[in-house]
Order: sequence, then C-alpha cells, then structure tokens
Amino acid sequence: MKIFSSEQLYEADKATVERQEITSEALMERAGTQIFNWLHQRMQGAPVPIHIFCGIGDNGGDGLVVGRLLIEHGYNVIVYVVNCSDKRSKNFLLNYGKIKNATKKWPILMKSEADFPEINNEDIIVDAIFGIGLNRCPVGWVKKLIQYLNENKAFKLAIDIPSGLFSNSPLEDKEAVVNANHTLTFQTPKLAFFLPETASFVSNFDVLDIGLDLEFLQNTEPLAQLISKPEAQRFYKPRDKFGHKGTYGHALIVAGSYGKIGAAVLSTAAAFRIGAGMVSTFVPKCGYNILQTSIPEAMVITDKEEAFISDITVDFEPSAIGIGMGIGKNKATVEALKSIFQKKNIPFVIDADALNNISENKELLKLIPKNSVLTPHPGELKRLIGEWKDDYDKLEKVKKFSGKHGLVVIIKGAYTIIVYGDKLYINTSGNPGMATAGSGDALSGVITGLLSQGYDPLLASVFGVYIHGRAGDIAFGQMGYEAVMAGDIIDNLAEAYLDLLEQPEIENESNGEQ
Ligand SMILES: NC(=O)C1=CN([C@@H]2O[C@H](COP(=O)(O)OP(=O)(O)OC[C@H]3O[C@@H](n4cnc5c(N)ncnc54)[C@H](OP(=O)(O)O)[C@@H]3O)[C@@H](O)[C@H]2O)[C@@H](O)CC1
Ligand SMILES: [K+]
Repeated sequence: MKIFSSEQLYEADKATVERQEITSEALMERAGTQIFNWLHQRMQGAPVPIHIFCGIGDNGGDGLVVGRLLIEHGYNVIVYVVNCSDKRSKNFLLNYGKIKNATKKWPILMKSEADFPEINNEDIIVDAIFGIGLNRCPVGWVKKLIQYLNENKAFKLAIDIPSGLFSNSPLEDKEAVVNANHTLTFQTPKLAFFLPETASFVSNFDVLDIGLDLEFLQNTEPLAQLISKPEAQRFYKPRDKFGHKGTYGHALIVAGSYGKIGAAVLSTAAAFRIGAGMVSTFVPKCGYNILQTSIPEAMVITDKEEAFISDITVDFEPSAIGIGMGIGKNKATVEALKSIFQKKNIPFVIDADALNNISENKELLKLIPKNSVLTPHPGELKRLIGEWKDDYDKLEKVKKFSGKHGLVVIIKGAYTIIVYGDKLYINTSGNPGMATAGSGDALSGVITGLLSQGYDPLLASVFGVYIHGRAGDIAFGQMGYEAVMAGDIIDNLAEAYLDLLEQPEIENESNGEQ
C-alpha cells in the first residue's frame, strides 16, 4: 500500500472531483458516510452519548456529515464546532447548514475554555478538529481542549488523523495531539503513523477506501510503500522444481568471537531456514565444535586465531556474505573487514560489530561493495550517520547516506524502514516480543540467505524483514511476547513461508450452499 503526503492527497482529491465529475461536497459525503458505517456497524443503535468535535476546515466538515448521519439514525449525538479560525471552508459551511436543517438547531459553538463540555468516561468522542490541513501547532484554548479530551477516559475516535499530528512533518508539541484510541484514515495511512516519535498516537487504525482517483493513486510516486502480506507475496520467488542446492547459492556467514559464537549459530540457522542451498560459516577457532554440533548442515571454516577473526580466507566464491554478528572490535578484525570488502565484489549484509567498526573507521565505508545491505539498530545508526533532530531529519540523513554510498539501509524499529536512495519501505509485521537478543542475527542470516538465492539486495531486504517479522508474529501467537527468543523466530520461518503461500479461501457465492 502506498503512503502519500498531504500535498499528494489534495491533488488526488482534485483529480477525483474532475475525473469522476462529482462535487467535493459529494466526496466529503462519501468520506463521512464511511465513518458513519464503521460506527453504526459497531454501535448497532446503542444510546451512548457521542460527542463530535468539529474544526472549521474539511476535517470538521467530515465530522458534521458523521453527526448528521448519526442523528438521522437516532443516535444520541452532541456536535460542537471548535471555532479556532475565521476561515471556514466551503464544505464545512455547506454541512453546517445541512446539520442545522436536520436538527433544527445549530451545533454548540466553542470559543474558549469556558465552553468545554462535561463528558463521561463511558461516552464516545469523535475527533474532527484538524485533519491533514493542520498548518501550525495548536495553542491556547484549542491545545487545552485537546488536553481536556486526553484526560477523559472516553473512547476517542479520530477522523483521518489525530488532531494536532502533522501527517508528514515533525511533531512540535506532543501535549497538543489527541491521543486517539482508534483512527479511521482516508485512502492511505499517513507517514506519521509509522515513525517512532508519533506512532504511539495512532496505535490502532483502519484505512477507509473513499474511492479517490485510481489513475492518480497508481501513477504517483508515493512518500513510502507499506509492506504487508500482499506485497510480500508479490516479491516471493517460487522454488524451481528442477533446482539443486547450487541453484540456491552458497552463503557465507562471517560471525562470532569468544563468548559470542551464538550469533554465528543463529545467523547460519536463519540462512538455512530461509532457503540458502549451502551455508559456510567462518568463525574463530573457538567456534568450531559449537557450530559443527549445533548445525551439522553447515560447513565450518576457522580463523587462525582462537578468540576473534583476523583474516577471512575462503576457498570458494560465496553467492552472498553476511558479516559482523558478534565479531567484536579487535584491530585485526577491522583489518580483516577491510581486506574482504576489497577482495569480494558482491553485496554483503553488514551487521552489528561490523557496523560499529565502520563507524569508528569511516575509511571502510568507501570499500563496501555497492548495493550492500546495512542493518543498524538506532544506536548503530547514530554512530554511522550522526545525531538527528527528529524522525524526518533521520530519514533525510539516511536517504542521503544510502544514495551517496549506494547502500540499502535497514532502520530497525517497531516499524522497520528499508531505505534505498529516495525510496522508503515500511514493514508492518513483527511485535515487541522480537526485542530480544539474537533477533538481529537472525535477520542478517535471513537476508544473506535470500541474497544467496538470487533475490536482489533491495528485494531481499524488504522481503526478508517482512518474513522475519511474520515468523516473530507466529512465535508470539504460540508463546506471548515475553517468552519469544531468537531461536523461536528462526524455527517459525517455515510457518511464515507457509502462511505467505496460503491462498485466501474462495468464498462460496452459491446462495450459501456448502
Ligand atoms: N484530501 C482528500 O482527499 C479528502 C479530505 N477530506 C478531509 O479534509 C481534511 C483536510 O481538510 P482541510 O484541508 O480543510 O484542513 P483541516 O485539517 O480541516 O484544517 C484546516 C483548518 O484548520 C485551521 N488550522 C490549521 N491548523 C490550525 C491550528 N494549529 N490552530 C487553529 N486552526 C488551525 C486552518 O485555519 P487557517 O490556517 O486558515 O486559519 C483551516 O481552517 C482531511 O483531513 C479529511 O478529513 C475528506 O473530506 C474528503 C477527501
Ligand atoms: K482529526
């Protein structure tokens, strides 16, 4: 699914009105009706008081449509106009008149703190104060109103976006954003829903298709792509019936140091489980028995050093290399990295201590083969690109870094973001149970295993992050968040593949006959 900026959504709105030959008022009616249907389906006529707070722009207009439809269906509705500016939009005014006609009285006009109504914890609040047209941070009594609503325990439903949140620019005042329990967003989710500083305001959301012009949506380059099952299904490369282990490549995992051989074990297992034909693992001598015993399928090559990696020599041409998991920061290891980056001109997956070594020895950056994949967590990313002001500044910095060095950068987080030049892919699978030691080693193994099977680096990253997250979701389903260990994620890669390939059941349309 594509994520568009607010500017693009206004263009889509315009294109829709022109091409479908409808009025913008009709489009607002369509949007408001969708919200009404959502509420009506869940409330089934329940007499719970519904307080609708409408701004004076089109978001407020949506709120007025919802209010009118609810009133017409007999709900207990109180509509307020948050009179925060003199410039009422055309469609707001049209619907202001319509609701008056329906109810024979005007909505309650709010002009200051004195107008704040009493709301019970069992009531419902609909937030239609600001939408994507927010152009400055709410201040004064409007900010106080937002805080007043937040203090109330009533269920808060935000229309399009929680008021006070900018859809694709930095948060200025987290005290001035509606803390919505649920958001119903039109046509596409907004970028703010997925970034660490703002995602918590939108913990639950549904996307309502309001039928914006398909041609515009299809032909417009989005701000970002959201990756979930349908996208992952498109990326999957089916296994060739006549393939042999050579068809799926020979991956090399370079990982581990004394006390951290587990990182090598996890990455190797993940590379196998994701489908690499063969995996060789390069470890310091101390890792030999551990690897051979825990993963008999792997071939093991050892360094001349007992406890760390100092010189990576292998006598075959790997189809992909995953490097860095648990390797430590020994000087000899840094030299070994330099040398292998120069010797092997294929995309690498670069993780953990390899990233830290690069941050401390920036000359290594120039040696990394183009199209390699970097998998930093936030701390590693900061060491690589420096501090950032906010989430958007971070994305711009990573885009620049990715473009300059020709690398894929995976920013790990609750919503992992894959950056390749100007392109952003936001993953939707995964859960807090995956915040556990070794989860990153498993991801590096997964991406290395996909590269070795011929997925290109960007695809291997986007698909790999999705399937790793999905495996984590399946593990969560079996054991809850707390108990998930990295090994459980790897064990569930199989289930994640099966889940991906499962065809949706075709509904029986023959009059309910079985
Ligand atoms: N695009 C689509 O396809 C569709 C969009 N639709 C809906 O339209 C919504 C966008 O509507 P919108 O453009 O009228 O902007 P909106 O969010 O109502 O706010 C603008 C108003 O707020 C004011 N204002 C802003 N900041 C303020 C502040 N801090 N403090 C005080 N005032 C502030 C600003 O006033 P001004 O700056 O002029 O003084 C202006 O009057 C969108 O989210 C969706 O719900 C659907 O109906 C159909 C399809
Ligand atoms: K809103």
